[in-house]
Amino acid sequence: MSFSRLPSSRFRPSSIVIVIRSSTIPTHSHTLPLAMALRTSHSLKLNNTTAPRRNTHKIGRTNVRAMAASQDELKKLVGYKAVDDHVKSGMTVGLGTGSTAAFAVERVGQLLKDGTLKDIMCIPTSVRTKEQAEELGIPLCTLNERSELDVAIDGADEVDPSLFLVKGGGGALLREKMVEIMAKKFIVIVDESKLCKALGPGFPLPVEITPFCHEHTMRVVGSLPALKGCKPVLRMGSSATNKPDGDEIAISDNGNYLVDLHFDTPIADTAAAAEQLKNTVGVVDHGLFVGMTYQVVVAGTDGIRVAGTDGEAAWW
Ligand SMILES: O=C(CO)[C@H](O)[C@H](O)COP(=O)(O)O
Repeated sequence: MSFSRLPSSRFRPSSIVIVIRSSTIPTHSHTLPLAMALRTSHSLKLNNTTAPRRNTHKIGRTNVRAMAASQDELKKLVGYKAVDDHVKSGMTVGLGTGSTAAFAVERVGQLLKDGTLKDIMCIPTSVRTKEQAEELGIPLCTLNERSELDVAIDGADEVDPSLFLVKGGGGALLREKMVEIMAKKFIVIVDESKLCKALGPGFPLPVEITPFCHEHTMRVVGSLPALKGCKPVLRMGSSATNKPDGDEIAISDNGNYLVDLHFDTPIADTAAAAEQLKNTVGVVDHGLFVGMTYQVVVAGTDGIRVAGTDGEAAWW
């Protein structure tokens, strides 16, 4: 096993049809077969592509016909499951940013619309998420109105066995951290490709810095002892991706620059790296989320597993 992110090639793009015919689905099992991800009794048909691998599961009185899922379908399953399991009426809820978190936001919108959820207030972690939530009619406020959240749900770019995270691939790390650190429960939703032995080489670590003398700050960051060997790259084009897609410097929702730190070797001491970054003048915040995770909900082709509080120890 290398230290980099586990290969996403284990996800064979295909299709999934889940048919659940029972109300006897347990909601607190740590390992759920793929098709048990949604606790409601209904049929879910997701996007069809090619060459499905079909498995049939019998779960109590529940008959389930499932085929291997694409990565997007796995993201949807964990997004929906996290909301179904953790969001209750009356709660204040942090809404994450990214392609996985978007499914959780979608689910909150659905459950509000059908009356399952009532009297909730949500705090978005980016302009993108705010716009999605507004379109779905989700009531929103900011940390200015409410500093305490019952739960926050968000994706991640990498998760190590200590449930430390790299976040900010989508450029929203500052607002994400500000919101999620105030939640009683921070639920991380990922597909299995995000699991890694150690943070660093599998996904560049995003850092938000002030535009003022940014080249200087990049040099200082690149020479921090706990980040030895990293190569800082200024994000260009859209702030929402670390793939350069424009000639202008990317600007975060907060008017700052983003630098992606590329590593060839694992970060040896994540807590020290986080502390040194945080103590660097000119750094606004960074994408290491250390000691914040309550649970990680992981979707793989074999099913959904939960690590952390009330779940399993990390298995990867
Ligand atoms: O930190 C983030 C955005 O700033 C996202 O949570 C992270 O990039 C994961 O995104 P996705 O679910 O699209 O893979």
